[in-house]
Amino acid sequence: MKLQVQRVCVSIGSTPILRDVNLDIASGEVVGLIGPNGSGKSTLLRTIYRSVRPTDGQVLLGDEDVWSLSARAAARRTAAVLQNSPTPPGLTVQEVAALGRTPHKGVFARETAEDHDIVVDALERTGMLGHADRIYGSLSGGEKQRVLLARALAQQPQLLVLDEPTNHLDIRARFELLELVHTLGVTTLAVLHDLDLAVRSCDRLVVLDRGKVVAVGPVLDALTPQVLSGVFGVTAETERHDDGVVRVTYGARPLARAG
Ligand SMILES: Nc1ncnc2c1ncn2[C@@H]1O[C@H](COP(=O)(O)OP(=O)(O)OP(=O)(O)O)[C@@H](O)[C@H]1O
Repeated sequence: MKLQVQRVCVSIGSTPILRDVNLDIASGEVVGLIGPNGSGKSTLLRTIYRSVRPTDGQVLLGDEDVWSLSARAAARRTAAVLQNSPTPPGLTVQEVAALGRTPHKGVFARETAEDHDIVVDALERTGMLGHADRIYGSLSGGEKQRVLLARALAQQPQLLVLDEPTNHLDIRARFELLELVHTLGVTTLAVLHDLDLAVRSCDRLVVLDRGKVVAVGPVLDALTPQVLSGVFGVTAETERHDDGVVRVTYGARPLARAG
């Protein structure tokens, strides 16, 4: 399902955090959201998964304004995988993944055979089925991250919102996770700090700087040397190599900070 962010502004007190953000994501597209610390990436995601209401503008999923939906209707459509997502203590991996079914059936409804199959499939796809009976709290950071993705898959969302989903993952697991996301065919917006991963794994990139979109497009168009120096303060180039993979090559040291 397509996502349209239209002229979204967020201010906290008198401080503008997002300024007139516009963004279109086509159905099934995987778009990376990148930008320096504090540029507003998480805040933009929050306006999409209904945690921070825009001061102005709107967020449309399909033709519906997500802020006009009930919280439950919105949860049936959008799944978010966040840093430090709170989970009830003492649950097993399978029970955490099964929480993804809640928006479809209510908190006290029994799990159907179909729900069970969906949860098992989600755990299998994320490589966590073998840990189904483990206590979630006992897992490593990377394993927890996979279970949170399994919970999101079990939600069968139309939009997937990921905030630094690869933070705890080793290098191979990072690529595998983004590959998995691609196979889902679900419209996805992912905050990524790892630019190498972003250029290899995303259909398009959106670059935020101080609350504004400063570049958007296919990775080589969005992440130019000018953007890399102006926004991230590094000398770097992006190039598609003979093997078809886009890589970022960094200069020896960061540029001096402006101001
Ligand atoms: N509740 C809040 N109160 C005050 N300021 C806030 C609040 N939430 C966010 N901010 C500020 O808004 C700006 C954008 O924050 P946000 O978390 O969206 O940035 P980010 O790009 O996700 O950063 P990072 O890469 O460091 O995670 C930051 O300066 C942050 O301090």
